[in-house]
Amino acid sequence: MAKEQAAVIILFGGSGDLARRKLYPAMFGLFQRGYLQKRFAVIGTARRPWSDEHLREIVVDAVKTMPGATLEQAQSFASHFYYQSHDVTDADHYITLKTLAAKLDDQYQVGGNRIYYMAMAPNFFATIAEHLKSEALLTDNGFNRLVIEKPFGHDYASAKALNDSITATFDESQIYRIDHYLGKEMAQAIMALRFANPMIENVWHKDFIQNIQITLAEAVGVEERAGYYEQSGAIRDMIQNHVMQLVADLTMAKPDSLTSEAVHKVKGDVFDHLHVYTPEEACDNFVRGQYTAAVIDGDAVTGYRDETGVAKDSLTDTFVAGKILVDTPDFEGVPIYVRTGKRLTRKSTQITVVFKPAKDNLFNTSDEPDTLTICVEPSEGFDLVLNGKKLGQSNDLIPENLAFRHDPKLAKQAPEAYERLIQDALQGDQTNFTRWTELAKTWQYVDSILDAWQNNTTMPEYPAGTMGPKESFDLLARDGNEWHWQPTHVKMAD
Ligand SMILES: NC(=O)C1=CN([C@@H]2O[C@H](COP(=O)(O)OP(=O)(O)OC[C@H]3O[C@@H](n4cnc5c(N)ncnc54)[C@H](OP(=O)(O)O)[C@@H]3O)[C@@H](O)[C@H]2O)C=CC1
Ligand SMILES: O=C1O[C@H](COP(=O)(O)O)[C@@H](O)[C@H](O)[C@H]1O
Repeated sequence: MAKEQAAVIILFGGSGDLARRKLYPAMFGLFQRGYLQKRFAVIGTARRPWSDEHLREIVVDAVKTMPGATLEQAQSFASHFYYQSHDVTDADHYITLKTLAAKLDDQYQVGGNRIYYMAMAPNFFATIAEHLKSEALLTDNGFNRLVIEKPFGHDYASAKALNDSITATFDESQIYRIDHYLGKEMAQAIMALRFANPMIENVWHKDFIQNIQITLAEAVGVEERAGYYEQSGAIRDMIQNHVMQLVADLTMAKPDSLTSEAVHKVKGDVFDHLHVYTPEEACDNFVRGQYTAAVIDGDAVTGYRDETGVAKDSLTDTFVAGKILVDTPDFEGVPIYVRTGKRLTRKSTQITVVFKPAKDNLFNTSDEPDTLTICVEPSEGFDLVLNGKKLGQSNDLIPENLAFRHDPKLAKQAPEAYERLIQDALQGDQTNFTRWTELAKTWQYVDSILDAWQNNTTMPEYPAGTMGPKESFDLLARDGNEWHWQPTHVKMAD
């Protein structure tokens, strides 16, 4: 039986989209698995004047169709939920919240353990942290942990200001900054693949790796989020956080152990060694793009500048591709090509490590590089493509794929990213959360690219449904490389 965790969880933004779509199902998963049983309560807060009963109905609706759920189980879970209507900018409401949290602490015997979960627009994060301090909500007999959603800042200066304000209330050991990619199964599997297999560990090095490629492709467009996305673009939305964290997972040295401290130590070393480009180099090594209208499978798809809420002359990047260099002794000179975008061919997150070719090729045909592709989603597993010998009487080479995929049925039953991360926060494990020092470095890196782009107003375009603009393919071609993308290499739009 799973170890039961005890806490009062105060959820700021309890009526919001994230809470309904991700957080309530994630907490329900923990309930089904026994991590949450009897000794927990959730206070959802927001302005709308809901009752406890109404929030419970919302929670039941959010979880009742989850695998293995029964209505009775969903209702039993929802009975732990309480609602408090308040405006987070109003100090009085923290006093009511404090009284309710203390009462539930007693009622559910949680021993003073508190999680404060900020699932609201980021402009409220600092205000909430300040009020938690000024109205003395933190307990002194249990743990107090702050879980904070993205985006953590808009650039280095705003991220630092936010960090300064939350660290006036919480110290780093109490702060759990969410990057949901770190909760994904195959992102978490990178360490096992790298450090539990000497066969792989021994070649994970600049002497053997030709390049690394990370693709986070989305088929969806900007949807209803233009207000946020216009201020963000793909580089802030996906590169500064998710992509950079994957870069660190792929290039960090072997940690001394699997503790959070040991893992963040080696990750920190990667961020300290990011190769920062001059403005001219930044423009050469980072390209952007914007999707234009297209017909996909017979359906007309709107171009970015015609999406609701987007400026007709918008220079927001809906696609970014870049070459990242990490100047550590093990990876110096190895190009790490990254790309992400909206309205690409299909939803797929993949990482491909391209190995250097054999030194002396004894065979008739040219050998393809060995590649290891980590399929993060939608399918989860990896492909190791090696040179084999063509069947029959010849010495011709042929690429052969050793493919592994998790059984989709079992993968579906495994905890989803948010469930893993909330469980980690309850257990006090910060391994899969981002540290301020990591964010500081990645923001400074991204700021340097954004600054360089400011003087260059050309915006390459790509038709919706393709894999980005020509410039992305040119970036690799210049180095004699090409994008690998399973199951087939996808070519650029004509
Ligand atoms: N939705 C998603 O899939 C994802 C969201 N995130 C992040 O999660 C956070 C929340 O996003 P999301 O749920 O989509 O946002 P929503 O706009 O859906 O929810 C915002 C919540 O904040 C409440 N709220 C707004 N203003 C106030 C106020 N002044 N006082 C008290 N409550 C207030 C709203 O309720 P009310 O109007 O009743 O006050 C609502 O509960 C953001 O930081 C976002 O970037 C991150 C990844 C994915
Ligand atoms: O953080 C974000 O991630 C999603 C993509 O997440 P995924 O788990 O579906 O790969 C992206 O759509 C969104 O714009 C961004 O804010």
